[in-house]
Amino acid sequence: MKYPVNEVFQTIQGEGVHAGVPAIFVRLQGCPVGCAWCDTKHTWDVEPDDEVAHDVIFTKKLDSPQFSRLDAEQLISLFNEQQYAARHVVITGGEPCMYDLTALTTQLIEQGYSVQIETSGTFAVQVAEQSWVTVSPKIAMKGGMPVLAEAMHRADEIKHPVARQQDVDNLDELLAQVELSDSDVFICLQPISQKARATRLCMDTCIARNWRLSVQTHKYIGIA
Ligand SMILES: C[S@@+](CC[C@H](N)C(=O)[O-])C[C@H]1O[C@@H](n2cnc3c(N)ncnc32)[C@H](O)[C@@H]1O
Ligand SMILES: Nc1nc2[nH]cc(C(=O)O)c2c(=O)[nH]1
Ligand code: SF4
Ligand SMILES: [Mg+2]
Repeated sequence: MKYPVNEVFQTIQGEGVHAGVPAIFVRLQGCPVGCAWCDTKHTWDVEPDDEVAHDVIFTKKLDSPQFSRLDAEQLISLFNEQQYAARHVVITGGEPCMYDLTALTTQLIEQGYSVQIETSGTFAVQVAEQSWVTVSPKIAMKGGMPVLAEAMHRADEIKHPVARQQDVDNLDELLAQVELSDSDVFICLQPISQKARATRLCMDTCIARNWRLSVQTHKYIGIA
């Protein structure tokens, strides 16, 4: 299966439980969810005219909707060509779970990588069992409750974007409705767009609930 890949780059995971881990990011093109504050709006549309050669997506300097179609074998062989040292692969987007990620995650794990998926919970999560699944729930959006509940149950980590108290209340409401896989699932609050008020609210709520704060560290240090 070929996946539409917007970009591939090696960096430090900036968010969530794995913040600080060197990682190869694979950003897939396409997302129909439409979050107003999304920081990757250039990944939303998959336009045939934006398809480019494989090397372009490994050397992008700026955000663009350009993408290339690659299967797992091609991706892994290009990782080797780039001589990446990271052993952790983060598959994000766009919305990666628009696509069946079983082949890609299985082959990456077979090659010795640990694999993490960043998903909104709006599509069924189709990944190898050993994958770390981060669900950033997009409440009352595409997919609906059955799909979101299933994704929440699969989640190893829930990373909720927060701007105001209503966002925390929405998460509480969702947590009351779904069953998590076990009590060890990490719950992280992530301030939207580094806003000071949102960061304070996330900090206060995390301290009160014994949850994790996830600031987007890569944005503070100015890396991809
Ligand atoms: C760009 S999304 C891609 C993966 C997937 N579509 C999702 O929403 O989880 C990756 C992560 O960034 C978060 N995010 C997007 N825009 C953000 C912003 N402006 N501030 C904070 N977090 C943001 C999302 O909630 C998600 O956790
Ligand atoms: N450094 C870094 N960490 C990230 N964690 C999640 C990201 C994403 O866009 O999904 C992201 C990203 O774009 N860069
Ligand atoms: S689901 Fe993710 S990629 Fe899609 S609009 Fe929302 S934050 Fe952006
Ligand atoms: Mg990002």
